[in-house]
Amino acid sequence: MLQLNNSLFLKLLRTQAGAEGPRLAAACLASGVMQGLAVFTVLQGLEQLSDEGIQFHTFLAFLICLGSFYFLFRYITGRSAQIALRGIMEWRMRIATKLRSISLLEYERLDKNRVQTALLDGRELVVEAARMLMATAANIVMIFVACAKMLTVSVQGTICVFLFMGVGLWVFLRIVNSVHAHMGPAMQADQNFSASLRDLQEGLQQLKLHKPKTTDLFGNQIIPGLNTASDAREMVEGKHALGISFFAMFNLLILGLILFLLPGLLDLAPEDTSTLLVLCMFSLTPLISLVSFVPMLSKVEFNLNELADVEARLDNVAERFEEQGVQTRWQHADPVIPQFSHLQLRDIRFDYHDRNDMRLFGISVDEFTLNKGELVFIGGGNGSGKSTFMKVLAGLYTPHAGEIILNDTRIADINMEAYRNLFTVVPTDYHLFSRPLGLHVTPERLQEVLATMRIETKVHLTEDGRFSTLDLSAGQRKRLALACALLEERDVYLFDEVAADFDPVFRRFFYEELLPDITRRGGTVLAISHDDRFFHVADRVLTMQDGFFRNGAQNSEEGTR
Ligand SMILES: Nc1ncnc2c1ncn2[C@@H]1O[C@H](COP(=O)(O)OP(=O)(O)OP(=O)(O)O)[C@@H](O)[C@H]1O
Repeated sequence: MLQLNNSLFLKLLRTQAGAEGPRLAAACLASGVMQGLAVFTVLQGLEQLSDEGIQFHTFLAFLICLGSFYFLFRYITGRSAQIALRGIMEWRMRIATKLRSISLLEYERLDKNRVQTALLDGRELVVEAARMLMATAANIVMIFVACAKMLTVSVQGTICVFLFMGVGLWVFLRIVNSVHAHMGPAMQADQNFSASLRDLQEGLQQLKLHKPKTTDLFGNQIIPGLNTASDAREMVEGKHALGISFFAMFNLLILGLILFLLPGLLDLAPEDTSTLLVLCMFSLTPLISLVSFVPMLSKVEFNLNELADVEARLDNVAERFEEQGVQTRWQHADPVIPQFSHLQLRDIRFDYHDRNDMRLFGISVDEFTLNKGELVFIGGGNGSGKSTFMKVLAGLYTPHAGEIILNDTRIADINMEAYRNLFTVVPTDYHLFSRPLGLHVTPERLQEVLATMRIETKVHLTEDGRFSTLDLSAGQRKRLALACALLEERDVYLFDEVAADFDPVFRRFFYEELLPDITRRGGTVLAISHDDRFFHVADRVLTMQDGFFRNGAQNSEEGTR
């Protein structure tokens, strides 16, 4: 059921309009009154037409009403649209800030499609609904003005018209409520269908190579999804059409009743009957805008409820040090990054849980130390917990037990941000931004590092500070990621299977020259790697198995540098 007192849309407009709200409401009222007065002057003109002819003052009054109505109507519809647009954009900005502030683990758990849809869809609808709301409100005022005039013509006739209209509205609102009840499932079905389409786009390469995959995706996901979405939408549209056609028919019916029934029933004079008819005609047309506005409001409420749900979910999982940034709707000051000397992990436990809180996998590290200038490799089978360990080490996952100690100081939630900024992490799914984000780097310095990565002929910095291209091979992308990582000039480098995409020549260069060079210049490197033929360059090699370090985290298995 559509409930206006809990309407997020109205709340959004009220909050955003602030002090301008009462002015808008007054202008809306005045606009409706002017519209009504314009109708009166038309009526007056009609009367004068059959007597002595149209008077100039009637014409002037008509023009004044018309002009006032035009300016007021333009103001309320234009401003309300701007206010709604600003409101929805600020809300999205707030959600984007909150999205940035949640922990990585919570981010990985989020339904990304839902977040994306909530953030991107429906903006135009909200703006259009704001415009429609103002137009509808002004129209309703005009209807009241017209009704007041009707009362002066015939009280009984007006009561009859009210009764007719009341019955029509009651039936119409019942239909609208059933439209609202079906709107949620219909939009949900649309979202499911969109998710299937995303599978199609993102997996197109695999689908092109494997017909059964395509058949399966279309046969069991896309086509059933489309059918469900279409069926649900057809039901909504069917109800909507029922509402609109009923109302359109009822309009005519009311006019018919006034013309054919009221004169005999109430002994109305012909001129009173025609006045009632004209007023009714002017009043019923605006009611149609109400007919199309109410289903639109249902859609808007659904969209805004999605936004509110996403925001509430993010609110529950914001990291503590981000709170200040969220409150200012933007960014708190950069943290002061400590000098790295050494760090320790003690009695660390970290577990993944499913939605029912069942433990899926976990790592357990009794003691781990990393010293400035060290080159440490971590090996181990797939799924043994290496990447998870790296994320815990970098402070991206908060351990459920144990402590992280940096330079003999325990890291708590509150200094976690400064701690994280010690690290440059190149994960397996490194995202390349379109420009070297957050790096104050000259084109010459970038070119130098690109040359070290041997991609200087492939990519360069354009005049507007962007990378000339990101259409690179997998290995080239990783080299560019590495270049960005080096330019960050952080104290500790964490590499997760960075070399997996490198050719043999660059791989040798990476292990035997680049990594030792980083440590020679005072950097510290911890690299996850399966390339055991290069393990001799490391100071220590640790092996993970089932979430533990085999032989402990302090005992090197193969490193011999
Ligand atoms: N976000 C997650 N939620 C739940 N379980 C996860 C999550 N990420 C990883 N896991 C599980 O944790 C285990 C260890 O994963 P991890 O990525 O740390 O392994 P890895 O040693 O880096 O493996 P690989 O060598 O294949 O990259 C795996 O069994 C994986 O299924």
